[in-house]
Amino acid sequence: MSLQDIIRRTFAETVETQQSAALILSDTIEQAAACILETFLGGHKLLICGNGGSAADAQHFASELVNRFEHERPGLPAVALTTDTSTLTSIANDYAYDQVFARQVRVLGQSGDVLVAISTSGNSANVLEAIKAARERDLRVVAFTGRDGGALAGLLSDRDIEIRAPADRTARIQEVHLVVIHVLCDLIDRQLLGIR
Ligand SMILES: O=C(CO)[C@@H](O)[C@H](O)[C@H](O)[C@H](O)COP(=O)(O)O
Ligand SMILES: [Zn+2]
Repeated sequence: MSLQDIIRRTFAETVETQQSAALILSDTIEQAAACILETFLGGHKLLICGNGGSAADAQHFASELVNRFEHERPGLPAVALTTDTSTLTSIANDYAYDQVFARQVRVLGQSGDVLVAISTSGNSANVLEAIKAARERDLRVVAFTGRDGGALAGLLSDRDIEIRAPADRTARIQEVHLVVIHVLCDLIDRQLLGIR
């Protein structure tokens, strides 16, 4: 296969994945937007975690909420648990890497908050531990996953929401996650500001 073929095939695969995500995930995305909106209107916050590209997604999502998305509005409380290198390295060094998010969830999380857990495999130990900590602290979970949902899917309760990208390749899953993040920001803004 030529390099040009690979480029075209990647775009084609992305379009196909996004189209099937639109069909499969639209109801779940609407539920997730309602859950997050209710969280903010109740005076609660989002804690967001993930590794690698999903850490970048966590920060991207938090910045669009704390700062703004496409419209002027008051900032919305969201914290990416991926950014404080002193906290992350000390927890990993003194305890274990799988505790880097869980410890922050136990300290920062309060009943009524939501943990947004992002993992393409659904098998990252530190994300799974964060979900267990969220359960202890009475936080709901909005999970972004892919493939078969991994071990993460088995940890969720009826109160939680799983947005599972219909793809197997990590890159395609991450691309769906990013579109979902932007759609959630748009839905939240529209409902908060009364835009149709
Ligand atoms: O962005 C990518 C691959 O596209 C990588 O950085 C990827 O996020 C990392 O390998 C993560 O550690 C994968 O974790 P997860 O999505 O399986 O939880
Ligand atoms: Zn990536």
